[in-house]
Formats: sequence, C-alpha cells, structure tokens
Amino acid sequence: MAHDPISPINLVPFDDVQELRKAKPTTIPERFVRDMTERPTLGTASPFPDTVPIIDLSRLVKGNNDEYESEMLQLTRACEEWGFFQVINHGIDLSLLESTEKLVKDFFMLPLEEKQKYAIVQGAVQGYGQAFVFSEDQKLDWCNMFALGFRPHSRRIPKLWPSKPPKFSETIELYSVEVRKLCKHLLECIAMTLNLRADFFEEMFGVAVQGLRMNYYPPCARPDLVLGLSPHSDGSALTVLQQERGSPVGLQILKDNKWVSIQPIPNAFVINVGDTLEVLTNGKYKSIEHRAVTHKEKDRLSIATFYAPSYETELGPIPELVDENNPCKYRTYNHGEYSKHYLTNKLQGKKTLDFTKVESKKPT
Ligand SMILES: COC(=O)C(/C=C/C1=C(C)CCCC1(C)C)=C/O[C@H]1C=C(C)C(=O)O1
Ligand SMILES: O=C(O)CCC(=O)C(=O)O
Ligand SMILES: [Fe+2]
Repeated sequence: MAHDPISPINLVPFDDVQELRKAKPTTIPERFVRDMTERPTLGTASPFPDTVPIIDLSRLVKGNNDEYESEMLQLTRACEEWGFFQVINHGIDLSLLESTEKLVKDFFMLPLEEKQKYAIVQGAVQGYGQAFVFSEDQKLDWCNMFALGFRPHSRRIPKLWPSKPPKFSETIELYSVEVRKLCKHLLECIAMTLNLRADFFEEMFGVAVQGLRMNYYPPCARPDLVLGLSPHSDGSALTVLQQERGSPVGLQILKDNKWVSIQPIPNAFVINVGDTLEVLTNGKYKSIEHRAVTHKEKDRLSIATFYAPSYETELGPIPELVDENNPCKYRTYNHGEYSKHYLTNKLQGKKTLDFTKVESKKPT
C-alpha cells in the first residue's frame, strides 16, 4: 500500500484541544498563545466595502449567453483580484452536504480514545491530529484535525477510515465523488478564463490527488490570543471548503495586507486558488494567505478538499502565460517533490512557495 511520498515525518505529539477545553483551564497554555504580531484583532475590523466574489455556477451551466459571459467575467475577476470566491447553486445535493457535516461533527464528538484509533501515522499525512507540527517550540493551532486521502485509490489508508459514526465512510466517499466533479468543472471554467482548452488541467493533472481535511475549532476563552489555523496558502491547485451551517465567522484572508473575514453563505462552498495554480498561471492567479480565528462561545467546523495534480506531474508556468511582460517566475519541478516539501514544513504564510521560485540573478 502506498503512503504519501513523505517518509518519515517526525511530528511532535500534540495537545488535543477538545480535551484541553473540557479541563476548563483558567489560562490558555503557552503553546497556544501567539506572539503579539500574530494575534488576531477581533471585532475591530471595519466593515469591508468589497466582499469576496460570488459565482452562481448554474449560470455557467444553463444560463443564457449574457448570464454566462457575466459569470465568466466575475470568475476571472475572482481569480485575478481575490484568489478566493464563494460558489452558489453548485448542483451538489444539499442533503449530502448536511449529512457529511453532521457525521464529521459526530466524529469529532467521539471520545478521544476512539479518535486516537485513527491517529496520524508516521510516514503518512493522514489521520487524526495536528499535521505541520515539527518542533516543541512551535505554536499550536486551536483546532483538532482529521485528514484522509481519497484519490488516487492507492493513497488510501483503510485503517484510518473510521467505523464510527456509522455511515461516516460511505457518506464522505459520496461527498468526495461529488466534490471531485465540482473541482473538475471549476478547473474547466478557470482554463477558459485563461484562453486555454477546457480540458487543459484535466489532461495535465492525470489522476488528480484529492485529500480531505476536517477541521474542528472548539470555542476558546481567549480568542484574542490564539489562532484556529496558522496563516498559510494551500499547496493544492484548488481547494473547496465547506463551512458548517450556522458557523460563526472564522475564515480570514489576507487582502491588501489586511485580514478580511469571509462571511459564511449557507450551502455555498468557499473556493480558493492554491499554490499549484499560481505556478501554472505564472502568478496571474495567486494563492492567497488565509487563517482561521476562533470564537469565545461557539465552535466551528470546516471541511477542506484539496485537489492537486498527480505526484508524477512535472509542473511549471504554462508557456502561453509567459511573455516579456510577464517573464517566467517559477521553475519546473515535480509535483510529488513539492508536496513533500509542503507537508514537511510548518504552515508559514506563502513561504513554501519559495520552493518553486526561479532564483533571482545575483548582481555580478
Ligand atoms: C493547507 O493544507 C494543504 O494545503 C494540504 C495539502 C496537501 C496536499 C498537497 C500540498 C499536494 C497534493 C496532495 C495533498 C492534497 C496531500 C493539506 O494536506 C493535509 C494533510 C494533512 C495531514 C493535513 O492536515 O492537511
Ligand atoms: O477552517 C477554515 O475556514 C480554513 C481551513 C483551511 O484553510 C484549510 O484547511 O486549509
Ligand atoms: Fe487552507
């Protein structure tokens, strides 16, 4: 059975945030308290005049010409100016979204001993626990996570697929099939915004890698001191994020050097451009740094699907998107190598993308 191509990863044992919360500590343990510069400012952000674009996918599927054209323009703007957008009318059965959400929440509510049966295994990037923790002095996220690989099938680790709650595995399987179709469709539309053939990415990616990460953020008595998830850009080509119905605001993106909250829209998916798409488009569409903050009284659940080329794919800027006005900014590399680099470094803004950059010429 093939594990992800990362072996071994020396992850450091982590503190389970739900258990910590149950113990009701009067102070937040030091490992979670962020340095002043990293702490979130909560509730003080002035209402942002602009908001992340919303794409109505039904208009791209069955809209008239005008609707189609205006939605494609909106998608181009979303990718160029935001790197983030929300998709409504995506066609995925709402009952599937609800049941997935409920089962994932039920999983996190299981006793710790049960969840630990699926603890991250060394050498893999899947399981229950915090990935991306490599040293004792690294600050921890106020979050419990559970990650699973879906595609290709050879990446699955069956012993990490929980037997409880009942129907968990079959439901997330159905979910992954539907979200995969959505990723393919979105990438077709994105290819067209770049004047590429609709099947350009599909053909390049081979059997695309698809991973799922479920994030559970318990309430935190001092949300001003901690982060739910450290600032990062995603290593994928595209990420599809589902936020639990009724979730408090938690996701923030770095826009023009300010952290902007994304207001959850019921039944919508939040989509973001990942590092791989940034490289392929030679920086025309950029991955955006984002993070999650916590709430004093409310918990929050999110489900992220990472969609990326097969590990064998050789990647670099698409020649059609490189010219004298936009010279080549990234080198050509193997995507398996990038994944390894990404998954063996802590989340630190867009730092992992340095791996792909063309070395700047030193003055002679
Ligand atoms: C923010 O997290 C990610 O971007 C991420 C992406 C993982 C991947 C790549 C960088 C390249 C292609 C494969 C894959 C989708 C695995 C997170 O991965 C998971 C894995 C664990 C564990 C986790 O916490 O997130
Ligand atoms: O929970 C969120 O809103 C963000 C999740 C995320 O960015 C991730 O899993 O990569
Ligand atoms: Fe992310």
